[in-house]
Amino acid sequence: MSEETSPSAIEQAQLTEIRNQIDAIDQQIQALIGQRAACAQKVADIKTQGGKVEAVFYRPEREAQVLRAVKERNTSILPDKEMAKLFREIMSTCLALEQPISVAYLGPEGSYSHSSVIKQFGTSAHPIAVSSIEAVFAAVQNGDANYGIVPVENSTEGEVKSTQDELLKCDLQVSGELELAVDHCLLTHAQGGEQIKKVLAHQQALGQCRQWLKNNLPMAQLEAVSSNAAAAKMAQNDSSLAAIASEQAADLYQLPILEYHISDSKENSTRFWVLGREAVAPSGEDKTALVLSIKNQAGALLDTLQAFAARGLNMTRIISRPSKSKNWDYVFFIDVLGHQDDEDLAKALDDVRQHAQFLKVLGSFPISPL
Ligand SMILES: O=C(O)C(=O)C[C@]1(C(=O)O)C=C[C@@H](O)C=C1
Repeated sequence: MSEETSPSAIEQAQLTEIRNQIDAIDQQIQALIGQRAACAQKVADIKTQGGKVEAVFYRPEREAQVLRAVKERNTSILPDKEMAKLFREIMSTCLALEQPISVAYLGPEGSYSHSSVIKQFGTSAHPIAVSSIEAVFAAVQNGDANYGIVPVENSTEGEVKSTQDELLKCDLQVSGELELAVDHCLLTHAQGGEQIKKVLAHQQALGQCRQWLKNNLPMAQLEAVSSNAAAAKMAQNDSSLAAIASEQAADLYQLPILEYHISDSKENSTRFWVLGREAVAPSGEDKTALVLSIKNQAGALLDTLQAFAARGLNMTRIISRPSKSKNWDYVFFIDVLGHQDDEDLAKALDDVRQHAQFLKVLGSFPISPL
């Protein structure tokens, strides 16, 4: 044993005492986690009473309430977010006991979508990698996965167009939202930038690193591929290729990281939505996502927005996209704070229906405590 690591007799006695305390605490925690799991099992029994086939085990509103309470109660030296993460894991295990939950995401393994599945559902969920955003929607729609996770918007590059377009067509519910910090790295076997002929990444990631690429790899060709993790996979056996992806992808595909933090914005983050087949009950702090088209007449958009403004409802996002049914015809995607069952928002939505040509509520879901 080296000098630094060999404790004196006094230190050894102190360490033994504290470690005994830790052992006693661990015993209590373990017993309590066991009791909590037994409660979750009883909850599952209640949910399936009477042989219900379509029982809904995952309850995003309840999970949000549990995690908010954990953060509010926290007076320990652990940061609120870290404490919440521990409980996220405990609930993930309890939910798996009730029903193993599968979640489709844009793969392959190691993509940011994959990280978002783990952040939202914990490590006991079963991630199912699919090859496109459209395939995530299809997997939930046809029952191949219980839930799906799709990127909706990035803080630098704006909305993810394929997600918006699928939301317009689909028959699913948005049942959750989470934000993931996106810290891109340059993954390659090349020894230096001059050896890199081509940079591969998802279109969004190329956009998020546009300036860095221009300044640092001006001669490299840029190629958009289906995901950043797919890019990492492709760069595995060719040192003239580099991929823009996460540290996790570098680990997974055993690619060296030539540069860290290459996003143009250091605050770069992506918002993801959870897709499900069931509506989510109010959690107390919710958001509602809608898509609508307005009549082609003066003031129609203003009338629509007035329905929210008049009731003091906070709109957190509005974007327009081509309707795809007629040239120069648009739909508006709107996020507003509140749940569609809240009295104010329900009335506002009734008003909007009067002014809009078409209105689809994509879902109400808890504002993420994570
Ligand atoms: O309260 C429930 O409905 C449960 O199933 C229990 C529990 C939990 O562990 O707290 C587990 C899964 C649900 O998603 C929400 C909460």
